[in-house]
Amino acid sequence: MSDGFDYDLVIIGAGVGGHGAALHAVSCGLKTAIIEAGDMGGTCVNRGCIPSKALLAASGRVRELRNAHHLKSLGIQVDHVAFDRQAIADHASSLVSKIQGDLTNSLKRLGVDIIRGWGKIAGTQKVTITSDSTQKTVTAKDIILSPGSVPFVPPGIEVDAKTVFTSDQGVKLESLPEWIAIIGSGYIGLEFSDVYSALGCEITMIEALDQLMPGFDRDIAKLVERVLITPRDIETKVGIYAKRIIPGSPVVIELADFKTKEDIDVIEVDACLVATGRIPATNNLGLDTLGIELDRRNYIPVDDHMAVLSGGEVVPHVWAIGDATGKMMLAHTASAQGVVAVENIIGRPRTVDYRSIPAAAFTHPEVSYVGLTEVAAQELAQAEGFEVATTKSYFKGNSKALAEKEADGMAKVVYRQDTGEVLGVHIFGMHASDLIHEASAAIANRQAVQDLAHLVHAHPTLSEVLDEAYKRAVV
Ligand SMILES: Cc1cc2nc3c(=O)[nH]c(=O)nc-3n(C[C@H](O)[C@H](O)[C@H](O)COP(=O)(O)OP(=O)(O)OC[C@H]3O[C@@H](n4cnc5c(N)ncnc54)[C@H](O)[C@@H]3O)c2cc1C
Ligand SMILES: NC(=O)c1ccc[n+]([C@@H]2O[C@H](COP(=O)([O-])OP(=O)(O)OC[C@H]3O[C@@H](n4cnc5c(N)ncnc54)[C@H](O)[C@@H]3O)[C@@H](O)[C@H]2O)c1
Repeated sequence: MSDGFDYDLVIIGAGVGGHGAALHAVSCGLKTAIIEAGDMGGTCVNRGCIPSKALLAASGRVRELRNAHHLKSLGIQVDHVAFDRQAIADHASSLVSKIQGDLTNSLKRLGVDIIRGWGKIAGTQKVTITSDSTQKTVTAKDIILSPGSVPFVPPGIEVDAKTVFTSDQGVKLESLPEWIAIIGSGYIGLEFSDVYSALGCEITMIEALDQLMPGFDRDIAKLVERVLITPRDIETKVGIYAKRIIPGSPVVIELADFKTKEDIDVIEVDACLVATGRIPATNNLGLDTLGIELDRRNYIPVDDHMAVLSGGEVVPHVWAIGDATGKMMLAHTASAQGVVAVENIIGRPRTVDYRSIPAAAFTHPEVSYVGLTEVAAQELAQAEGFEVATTKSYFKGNSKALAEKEADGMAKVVYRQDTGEVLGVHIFGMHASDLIHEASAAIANRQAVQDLAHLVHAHPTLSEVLDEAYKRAVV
């Protein structure tokens, strides 16, 4: 063990990626250290998944309890529903503290050395850690880089972190502006529009591309818009970008046509959430000491084994995982990549199967998917010479959804016409984030709709929505 090195493995960055890698490394018998310059747990725990899901949980209840029409249809009457913004914000921050503590303790309990400071590669199998005025160097047989990402703020947008802010501040729910502009209709825009609209804010959502939720399957995005955007207090501006945003009271937003760049309008709002994507946090990692160059979007180039590449060649003993690799910016992707990197380090070759990694937006109801959109499947089909087929089923035909009176929703299965292999599954509806895992397993095993149509699902359950979709594919 360690072969004269201080550690078998040193990990730079204690986000979910680094944490997942560290736990797996210890279980494989590697002497491991993890270096963190900021908050233990990184984005997901402190500024991402965890606080945002706490806000979604509380605001979702408010929405549900204020939906008198829905409750009445179930025979329930609720007279007055009030909420306390600060108490909701406190729920999010105490959950962050709890999960941050649990994550840190799990590392300590397993004997992972936690080193606080800025980690940097300092040559082959060597890392320096700088904290305040001290610097130390450790040696390691292998190094995993997991530095994560930070919000992307387009040029022209000034963030004052009070009236114009990113999700880093948004998750703190410091205020509930009467009118808020949300720039971007991706995951963050969608989830925060769910929170703010449930808590009574008026929203203007601005999306540069010519459709809302451009990353989602088209049929799903259209239905999501019909259910989550149109009936709510959300105005949308599509094909329009925020050319300039000046913080203050009011916040001034200059809008321009995304294609022609012509000025269109100026709006004044109480606050603005900038949700325009994230960029890798890959500066000052000492990559140059090993001749490693970032790709043109500043991600760390890796192969499917998570080995870092330089000029297309593997750099021995250096691995990278998580948002900084730009593969799929999700918490569970980061930790799965961490496990794969460790497996390769210990000589058990493994790759990441991105096709079978699910994703979800935790709106009310939820959106989830795994695999390819229909458009992406068509592109693959053209390249490889096969036909694509799709099938859909609806929550309004599902007994459990009808019992709940939550019948908005759809599942769509994208598959190969010739072999029946499932290429992608997209779900919008109640508990979509849980329902997707069956499809994820099917894609991981490259299963065909013909086989899946014979699985037996319990009745009455929401999972019968997928059962129905698979069956429809084979009739
Ligand atoms: C609002 C929001 C909601 C989200 N919700 C979800 C969700 O519901 N589900 C989901 O799957 N994903 C979600 N995500 C995405 C998820 O947070 C990220 O994919 C995940 O955090 C990536 O993990 P990581 O380990 O790659 O990086 P990070 O979590 O960013 O961690 C990197 C860590 O490395 C540290 N670091 C960087 N450089 C150095 C250095 N040189 N030395 C020492 N330390 C360093 C940083 O301080 C940081 O703590 C959300 C993101 C946001 C912003
Ligand atoms: N539930 C989850 O898993 C979850 C939740 C939140 C965030 N995340 C992760 O965080 C990452 C970042 O989320 P995000 O929503 O910021 O990014 P995103 O890439 O999902 O969406 C950004 C949107 O902003 C638009 N845009 C960019 N510049 C613009 C401008 N100047 N004016 C108007 N529109 C503009 C883009 O066209 C795009 O639709 C995501 O990639 C996701 O992986 C995941």
